Amino acid sequence: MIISKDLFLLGDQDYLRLPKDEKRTMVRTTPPKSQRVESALYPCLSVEQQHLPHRPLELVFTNISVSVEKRQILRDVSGMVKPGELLAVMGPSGCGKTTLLNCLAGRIKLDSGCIRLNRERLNKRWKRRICYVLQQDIFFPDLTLRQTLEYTALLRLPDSFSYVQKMQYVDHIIDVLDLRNCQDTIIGDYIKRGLSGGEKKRANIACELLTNPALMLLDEPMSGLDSHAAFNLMALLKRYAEKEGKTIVVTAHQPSSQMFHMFDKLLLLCNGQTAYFGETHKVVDFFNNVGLTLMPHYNPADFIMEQIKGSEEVKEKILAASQEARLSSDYPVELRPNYFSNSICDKYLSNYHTNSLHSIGHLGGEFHRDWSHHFTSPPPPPSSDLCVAISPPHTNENQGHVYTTIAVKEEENKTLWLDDQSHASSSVSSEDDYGWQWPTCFWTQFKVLSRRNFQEARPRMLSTLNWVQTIGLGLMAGLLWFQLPRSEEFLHDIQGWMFFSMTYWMLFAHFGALSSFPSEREVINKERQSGSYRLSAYYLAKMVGELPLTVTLPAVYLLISYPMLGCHEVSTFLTLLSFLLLNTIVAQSVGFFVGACCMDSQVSMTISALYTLATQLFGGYLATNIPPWLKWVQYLSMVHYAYQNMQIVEFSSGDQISCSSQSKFNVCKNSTHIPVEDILNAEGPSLPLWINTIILLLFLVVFRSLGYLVLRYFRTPK
Ligand SMILES: Nc1ncnc2c1ncn2[C@@H]1O[C@H](COP(=O)(O)OP(=O)(O)OP(=O)(O)O)[C@@H](O)[C@H]1O
Repeated sequence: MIISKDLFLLGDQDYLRLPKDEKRTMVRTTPPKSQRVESALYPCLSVEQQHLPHRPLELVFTNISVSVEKRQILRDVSGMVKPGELLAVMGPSGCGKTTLLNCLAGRIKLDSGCIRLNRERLNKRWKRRICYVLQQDIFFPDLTLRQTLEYTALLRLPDSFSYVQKMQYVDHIIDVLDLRNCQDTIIGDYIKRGLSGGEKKRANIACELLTNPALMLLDEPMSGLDSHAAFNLMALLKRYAEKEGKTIVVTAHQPSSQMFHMFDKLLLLCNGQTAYFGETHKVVDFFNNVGLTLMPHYNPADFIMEQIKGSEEVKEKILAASQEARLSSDYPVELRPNYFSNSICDKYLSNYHTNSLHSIGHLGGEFHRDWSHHFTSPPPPPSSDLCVAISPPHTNENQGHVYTTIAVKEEENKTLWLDDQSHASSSVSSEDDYGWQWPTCFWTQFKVLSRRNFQEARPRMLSTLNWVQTIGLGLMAGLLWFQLPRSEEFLHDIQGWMFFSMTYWMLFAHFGALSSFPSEREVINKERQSGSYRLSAYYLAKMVGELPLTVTLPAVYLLISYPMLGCHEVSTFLTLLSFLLLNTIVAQSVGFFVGACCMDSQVSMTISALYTLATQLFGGYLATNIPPWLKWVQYLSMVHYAYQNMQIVEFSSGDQISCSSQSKFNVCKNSTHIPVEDILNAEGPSLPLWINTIILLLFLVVFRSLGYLVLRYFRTPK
């Protein structure tokens, strides 16, 4: 069967499963070869729609050393991987594989060394474009796999794609990673069962593949997979790298022999040092030269791992041989000292950028047109190999000749990865070729994140247990304070109901926000690191998305308990409800702020317990004779303001509170009823309703803003 080469990621079976019309569309829209590189992952869309602005990337890291807490984890590690290649980082547990990947993703500060992508030093902009599949699978546990992928697509695919197209991407990736059977299963966690370990791993990769990244770093992608699934996954990554010109780095523990031969390059680590770097197929010869011979029919991966875990003497021999290999002619020129500061190379490149348009124009417009169809920056300069190989006197004539040679080569091969040097000396290239900083606009991010927040938080905030708790408590409070007469004897009970209602919902919201934040922070950090959205969009969406959920249960509680208490007017009920809800939202903001500040949950719990208990003590109900030197604390108590407002509302409407025969209120000497001011003053100085309301709103704004600032400036994901 002949299938369009564009469909390389769809195996024959996948292709056959597609509807007839779609197959035809794919054949019809088969783009020219030079354009296929970006489009093959997304066969359902036209070339223009398929284009994601990702360039092939060459990754070069040299002499990386890293220490953590004064312990050296990596020492002088170098390596490189070109577009279309798969680099495997192997080594025993604890040798520094994950640390190296963290370095390559720009998440760890280096003691020394350099990481370059297309010759440009790794910077913040690049960091956002690297796709890093972590060893841990970090997701919202209550979302299904499909929901997770859909939200990822909606957030990370550009606005130029329609909703339908984004969903087509999701469908396709689900098929490619064979996740259709479990697409409606929740991700789950250690409490709720959901996806299996292998499915989670594939889900993790699927989220990253959606964005069609140029560079993928995968930490232990095969862990938790059976050998068949691991092989399939590796085969997929290999095809992805080869056909799409992607650059892939994976860490692996014990690959099968078949998988091992899929790796183009191998970096073997031993105690944080390079034990081998080079072509995978040459590693056996390398070990042979050290005097360690592979037995016939033995898995080379097992063999080298056994050697590397062997005696100290063997390790020393391997490390010494690896050092020696750096001097051999086989060793990549890019990894040699001073390669990137090579004056010949830099001069060549800067001249290239000055003259590129002219030169390409001179060569004919076909290639340039093809290339600029994909990228807005100038067409690619020569590969790094060529750059070093060329050492002619640098006259303009010679350069003109060089460009001709390269461009002709380019025309023949039509591979896009040769743009590697376009970032090196051009001040415009990397800014211009990705016109956007965020994949989607603020409004899209806000809409999608609000919906996701709502969907993610609903099972947690409106769980069956929470409903039972709310209804049970509403009934209990209603029965306890059932139809209280409005007289001085029962004044304390009415106030008790108000105070209890306020403090209960304050605690509920505060600790709810506090407990949910640590797990959410992980996901947010992961997404922020990949540059999925603005923090401001997330923050605003969190407030808006969770608002209906935050107010539902307190409203239900009041709806049950207040009529039982003796509701007199609907307007009073609604005003009481608004203050109860305002207090609840303020408490949630404080909880969120404390959660954002404290990384340690024990610390955040202690701070929260202190704050909420102090808030209750100084709220005005439990203690009325506060020592003058401590009075200022009550102004920090949000319950104090909300409780006062509830009293103002409740005692200003309906029947006034009647005096008892032995009243403690002076006003009762001349009157039969107690005005609301006297009730409030009996508990200490009070403020008018509008001032209390403004102060509560200020609490809300201040704590929400502080929470944002903490996340923005102090809890920036590294
Ligand atoms: N933040 C840290 N603080 C202290 N030690 C650390 C830290 N990060 C890593 N290490 C140590 O550095 C060494 C390398 O860790 P790393 O996670 O990179 O190993 P690895 O090769 O990926 O291991 P594995 O294959 O088991 O995942 C380990 O000994 C680990 O204990």
